[in-house]
Amino acid sequence: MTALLELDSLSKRFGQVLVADRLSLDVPVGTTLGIVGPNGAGKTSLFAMVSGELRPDGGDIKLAGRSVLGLDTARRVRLGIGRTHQVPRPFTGMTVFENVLVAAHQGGGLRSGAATCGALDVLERTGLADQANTLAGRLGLLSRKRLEVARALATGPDLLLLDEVAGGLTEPEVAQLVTLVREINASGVTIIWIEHVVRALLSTVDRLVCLALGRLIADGDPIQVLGRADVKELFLGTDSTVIDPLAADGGP
Ligand SMILES: Nc1ncnc2c1ncn2[C@@H]1O[C@H](COP(=O)(O)OP(=O)(O)OP(=O)(O)O)[C@@H](O)[C@H]1O
Repeated sequence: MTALLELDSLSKRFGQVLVADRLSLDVPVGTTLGIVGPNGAGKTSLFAMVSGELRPDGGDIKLAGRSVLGLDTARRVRLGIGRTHQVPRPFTGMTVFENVLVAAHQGGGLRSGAATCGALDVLERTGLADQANTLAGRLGLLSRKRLEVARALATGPDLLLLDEVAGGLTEPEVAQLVTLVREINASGVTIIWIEHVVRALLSTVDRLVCLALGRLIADGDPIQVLGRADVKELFLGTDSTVIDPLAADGGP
C-alpha cells in the first residue's frame, strides 16, 4: 500500500528529554493507526512535528512522498494535514457554524459560497447541525470534542490527527465518537489517533503503535500490541500479570 505519511528517523529532544528517538513509521493511505504510550512518551510532540508546530532536530516527514519539513503549519494544512488538539481550541465567542466556517475558509482555502456549503456539510457529518447557532463557549464536552473534529475536517484533510478526543467522555459518548471517526475514515481520510481510552481505539483502528521515551516499542495488530508484556508494564506502570490493559478502562 502507498504510504500517505512517512516518518524517517525523526529526532527531537527538549534538553535531556528525548521525545523522538530516530522514529521511523509509514502510514498507508486510507488506514487507521492508533498511538498509545505513557504520559510524556512523545505522542503529542509527534503530532506537533507532523503538523509543523514543532521543528524536529533531525529526520524527515513526507506526505504523499513529498517532504513537508520546510513548510509552515498553514501550508501543511493546505496540503491535507488536519489535527485536533488535546484541549479543544474553539473561538468561544463565535457560533459553532462560524468556527467551522473559519476553518473551511482559512484552512480549506474555500471561497465564501463554497466555504459555507463545506461548513454546513461538516456540521451534518459531525452531528452538530442542531447546534450551528450555539456559541462554542457554551457547548458541553462531547459537542466541544465534535467541534474540534469538525474544525479539522473542514480544512479538507487527507490525514487527520486526533489527539485524545475521547478523554472525559461517558461510555455512550465514546461510542458516538467512535462512529464518527469510523465514518470519517470510510470517506477516505487516513487517521492517526492518540488515545488513552483504549476501548475507543480497539473499536476503530486497524493498527496500533506504542511509544515510550520517543521510541516505537511495538507496532502491529492492536490486540497483539496490547497483549505484549512490555506494553502492559509501560502502559500501566504495574505488574502486567495483575492488570490487563485489554480489560482496563483507559490508560495511565
Ligand atoms: N515545548 C516543550 N518544551 C519543553 N519540554 C516539552 C515541550 N513539549 C513537550 N515537552 C516535554 O516532552 C515530553 C513529551 O511530551 P508530550 O506531550 O509529547 O508527551 P505525550 O506522550 O503526548 O504525553 P501525554 O500522554 O501526557 O499527553 C514531556 O516530558 C513534556 O514535558
